[in-house]
Amino acid sequence: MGTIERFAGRELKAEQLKDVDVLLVRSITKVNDELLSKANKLKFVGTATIGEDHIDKPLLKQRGIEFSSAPGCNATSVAEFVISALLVLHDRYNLDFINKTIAIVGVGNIGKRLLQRLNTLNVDVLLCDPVRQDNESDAAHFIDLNDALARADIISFHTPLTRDGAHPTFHLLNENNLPLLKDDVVLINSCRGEVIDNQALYNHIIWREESSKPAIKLVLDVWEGEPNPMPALIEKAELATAHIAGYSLEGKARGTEMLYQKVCALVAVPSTIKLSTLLPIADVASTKLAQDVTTTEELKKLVHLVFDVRRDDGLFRELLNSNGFDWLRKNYPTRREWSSLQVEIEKDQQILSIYRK
Ligand SMILES: NC(=O)c1ccc[n+]([C@@H]2O[C@H](COP(=O)([O-])OP(=O)(O)OC[C@H]3O[C@@H](n4cnc5c(N)ncnc54)[C@H](O)[C@@H]3O)[C@@H](O)[C@H]2O)c1
Ligand SMILES: O=C(O)[C@H](O)[C@H](O)COP(=O)(O)O
Repeated sequence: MGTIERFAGRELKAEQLKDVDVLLVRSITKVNDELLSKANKLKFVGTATIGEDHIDKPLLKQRGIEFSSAPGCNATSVAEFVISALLVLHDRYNLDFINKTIAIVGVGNIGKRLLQRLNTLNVDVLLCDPVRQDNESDAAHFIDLNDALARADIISFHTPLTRDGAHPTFHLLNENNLPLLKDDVVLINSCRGEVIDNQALYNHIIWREESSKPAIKLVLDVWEGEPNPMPALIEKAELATAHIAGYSLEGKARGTEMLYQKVCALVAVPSTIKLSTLLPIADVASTKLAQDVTTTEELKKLVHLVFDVRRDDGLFRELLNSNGFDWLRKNYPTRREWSSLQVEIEKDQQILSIYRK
């Protein structure tokens, strides 16, 4: 299809895009006026990610450059990250998320996939998505953010990072609404760091400590100021990871495949490589259970057989002082999705559906 040149994502310079036809990036490359100032031939920009906040889309449109992201590519990976984290809290505090009320803020690709899994487990769920709520044809029942913050035992953020429009998400959780959170709340952010005002969150945590209030159980995968997150906030997190919620092998491969298809169409070359032929068999590819999974404890064993987020939390804390954020992401150990594990159950087959989706 052409010549491929590779560049470090955070260091790409305008002059390196001279005479380039296609630019493929991930979330750490800011595609803006400055970067494209010498891109004289650019026809297509693709990002193998769900998030698009690093791309100046109006600029691409104005310059007639085609654009594609990879919607939904790693949505399953993020939903499974959240459930793995909740099961760690079950281990540490006997906190059974199945009996709690969970608010999903942002009910798009990821939020829906999380909802689907929680519905299967009969968990009470509150949905907050003012963008969808504005669309009168949307049948889902939504509540507003303040209501969700006040009512939920567990809150998980899955919005894009936006700074304008009717419902911007920059600092959606901030010093004004943090006090609405329940005393023993679990707070999860795996969308974009800037969706939560990190300094305000830290101040709120300290205020809780000083007022002898229960600590927030914090699960943070994304941070303001990446790749240099606030060390003091990391210390306060139950689980801290380096923006890897979407880093399943399947999620990364799907994103790449989506861009491959787009580039093939752009240069009119048939796309012959199929994702299914590239994914290796998982290290643990099958297991047989004597009986159906009926308790959270049993669910935990099965889910953590595929992915236990403690592995990544441990690596993150160990490597952070030596500029480990980007290193860890670049050298991320293989992680598979639940669908890589075939589960056989002797009796009732019904529960299987949650492991195969
Ligand atoms: N940590 C990771 O590794 C990782 C991986 C994938 C995606 N992400 C992030 O997660 C985000 C969500 O991904 P997605 O695929 O579900 O996106 P999506 O666009 O499918 O869904 C986002 C949803 O958020 C809603 N939303 C927008 N503004 C809102 C607001 N103010 N309040 C509540 N809801 C609002 C939208 O209406 C939409 O339904 C991405 O934009 C990306 O930034 C992070
Ligand atoms: O938006 C996304 O898809 C995710 O945040 C993605 O996993 C980010 O990974 P990166 O592009 O930084 O490698």
